[in-house]
Amino acid sequence: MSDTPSLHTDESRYSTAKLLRRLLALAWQFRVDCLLSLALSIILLLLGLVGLQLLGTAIDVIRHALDPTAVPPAYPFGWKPPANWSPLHVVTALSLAIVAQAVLRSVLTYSYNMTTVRLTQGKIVPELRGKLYSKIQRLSFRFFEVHGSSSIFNRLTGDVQNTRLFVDGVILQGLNMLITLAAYFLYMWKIQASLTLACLSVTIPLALVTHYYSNRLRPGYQKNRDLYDGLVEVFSQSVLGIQTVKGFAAESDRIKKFETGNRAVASQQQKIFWDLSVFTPITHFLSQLSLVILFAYGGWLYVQGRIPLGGGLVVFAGLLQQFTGQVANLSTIANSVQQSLTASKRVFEVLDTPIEVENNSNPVKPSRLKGNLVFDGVTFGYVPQTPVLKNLSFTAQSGQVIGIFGMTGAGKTSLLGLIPRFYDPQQGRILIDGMDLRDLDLDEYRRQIGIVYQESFLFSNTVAANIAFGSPYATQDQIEQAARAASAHDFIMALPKGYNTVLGESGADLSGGQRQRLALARALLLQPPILILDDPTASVDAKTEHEIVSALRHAMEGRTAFVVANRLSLLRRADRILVLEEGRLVQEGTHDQLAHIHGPYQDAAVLQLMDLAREERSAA
Ligand SMILES: Nc1ncnc2c1ncn2[C@@H]1O[C@H](COP(=O)(O)OP(=O)(O)OP(=O)(O)O)[C@@H](O)[C@H]1O
Repeated sequence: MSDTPSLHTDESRYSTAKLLRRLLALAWQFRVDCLLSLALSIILLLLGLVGLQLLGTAIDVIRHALDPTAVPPAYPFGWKPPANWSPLHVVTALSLAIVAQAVLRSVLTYSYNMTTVRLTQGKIVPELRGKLYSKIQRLSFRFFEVHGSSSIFNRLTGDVQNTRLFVDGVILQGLNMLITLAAYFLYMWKIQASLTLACLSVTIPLALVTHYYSNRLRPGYQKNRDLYDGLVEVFSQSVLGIQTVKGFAAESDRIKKFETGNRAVASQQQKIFWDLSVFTPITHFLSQLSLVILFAYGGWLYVQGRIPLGGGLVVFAGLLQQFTGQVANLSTIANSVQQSLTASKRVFEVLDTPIEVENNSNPVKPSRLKGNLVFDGVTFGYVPQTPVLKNLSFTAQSGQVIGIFGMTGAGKTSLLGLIPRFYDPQQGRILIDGMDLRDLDLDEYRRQIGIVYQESFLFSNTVAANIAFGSPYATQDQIEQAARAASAHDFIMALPKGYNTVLGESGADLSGGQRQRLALARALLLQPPILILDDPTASVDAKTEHEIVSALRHAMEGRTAFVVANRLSLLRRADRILVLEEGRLVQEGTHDQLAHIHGPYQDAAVLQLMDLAREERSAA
């Protein structure tokens, strides 16, 4: 699936031993709830044993009543029925005790289930999901460039659920299983040692089979998750890019791609099911084998008079069935181990990803900035060995408008990305009002920068909420003022519910120019001393461009503004234009200066003026 970026992780960090240690630490965090859940399961186990014992005794009482020469019943827990009770009285009392035990078990089973669900869904999952989400929010851009959105989404949902499976599906169930097996074993041993050994001889092959399949299943689960990420990626890309898909009549291609992914997931899932469907019957067969041994050898012991019927054979049969059931449960636990190891690796990978751009240990909280910005010998590359900005030095004075011009791929957007410190340069430094960006409190600093991208993202919320995205406490008046400054007020008032109109996903029901003006209003509401505009008129027509440019002229006043543009309409208003070529600063000056010097800017200016003249001629 080419849509899924591969994961680059240090595998040694995620060895089984290390993952297990971290999962145990996670469980330890919730030890009180785990202990409560475990205590309840032990009480349930004991109650089950009591019920079984009472049943065996009741059978022996009946057997003795029918045949007084048979072995008299052994009453449990030191209890003895009063001498004047008939066998019917005793059996009735025992039956009532069995019913009471069953009722108590039901109540406790309910509270066991509630405790476990509260622990897993009420505590572990929200805690992990919250941690993961806040980490994802703080991660640098590079993380999102490497990991696809679907992979991130799946980690936050399915993988978190499967990670918590380690606590309830592995630790709690595993401990419960061990305690149960130990208790049943001792009980069976007490009834008849040789019968116990004979019946349990099948548990060794059972354990071996479980171990074998457990190792086989894990890579399958990992592959399944990766394939599933790819499938979701194809789906989400098709939905997000539906316009392009339809525009290029690429529906059938996308359907084919989805079908390929769908088949890959299905066949991988089938492989897992195939393994499971072989594994489960084998374990059941071995469990049944022990029952055969019980009835052959145990029946012989009974006939020999070496074991009673109720308290012996019947209780033993009950214990054995539960015992083998628990051993067969090993497969479910082994399955959960593999699932939770695979999932937790994907969750921990996110939690462990270093935040590349973050505050230093003692960041300076800047007061309102003046906006004097200096690039001092800045070299930067997304991959450090391939710089896209090379030894860049320039100064922007407070209140100046700096235009940035260059061919596509010259590094304009990359330069803009360094100003809000989305990335740090590999060499050189960037200073704002004399302070290195790396010394500033990132949030406080970024709040003083308004940004309008080429394509601005709008949320499915009201127009007012979109404008107030970075300023949640803004009043309606302030929102309207910002909208007016961005020439957006009039078209907003023409919307069905004005500022309360709810926008479609990504503002799909607005034109490109309207979206840009909302984005500008959002940036202006911050009243930022620094404004960054990344080619805001790139995708609008000439009329809208004119509207945006006049809105911007007003918006840039009194702020240090950085404007990437290829159209002269915006650039000619700049106090200074930086011309980039392959990441280098090759020219610098005003529009008038650059238009008269031979170079890339003049070439572009001539071409645009020729286009303009041609348009005017054809209009006339
Ligand atoms: N996230 C990224 N990861 C890796 N390389 C990138 C990334 N973004 C941009 N580049 C590369 O960096 C170089 C500069 O890109 P940049 O987007 O800064 O150029 P630009 O001048 O803004 O181009 P345009 O006018 O087309 O937007 C290009 O070679 C581009 O392929």
